[in-house]
Amino acid sequence: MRNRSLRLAAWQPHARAVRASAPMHDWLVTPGSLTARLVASSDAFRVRRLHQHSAVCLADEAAAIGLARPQRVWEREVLLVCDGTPVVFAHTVVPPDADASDWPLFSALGERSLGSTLFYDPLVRRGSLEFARLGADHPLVRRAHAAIGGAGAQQPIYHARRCVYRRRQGLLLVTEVFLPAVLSLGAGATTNNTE
Ligand SMILES: C=C(O[C@@H]1C=C(C(=O)O)C=C[C@H]1O)C(=O)O
Repeated sequence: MRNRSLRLAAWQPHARAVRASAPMHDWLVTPGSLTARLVASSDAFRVRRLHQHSAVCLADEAAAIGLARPQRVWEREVLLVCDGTPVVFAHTVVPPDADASDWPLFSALGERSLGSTLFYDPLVRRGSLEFARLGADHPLVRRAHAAIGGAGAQQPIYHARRCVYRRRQGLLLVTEVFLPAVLSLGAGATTNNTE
């Protein structure tokens, strides 16, 4: 029987379709690097790398990276931590046949932000953002909660966004699950979104 937790999330092209609060909407539509905004919104920012390894991608992401079905990809998962509190769980997948020259810095990122390599590379093309409301049973929400050690009450819905990046022939999909603590970040986290 198909695993109910792999139910496809309804990824939408418009943030307003996921009915987020105004402050969460503002985070969802952050233009440019999320890392840069988090750095500007806190006194101490760090990337806590959870792992970077070969893993089978999720059912709702295979097609986004050109795969006919879920299969082994290069997977990186991190927590973005502001002032000691995790505020985003980020999940990145790269197709298995990616040439090392497509993402030359990906394998050696460690706890440097992926954004620092994507947004300053003239060869990188960023696709459109997609947005979703993820239930507590979505695999990424379960992993996020496991990563934060169950800290904080489990929410019924988590807002997430994802984006495909292209460099030469390579594809890379970044998914960001916003944790409730992101809403407690300072007022510095303002953007001039028009969405
Ligand atoms: C894509 C960005 O990089 C951030 C850092 C990531 C990482 O280090 O794995 C993953 C997703 C992003 O939240 C960004 O800053 O916008």
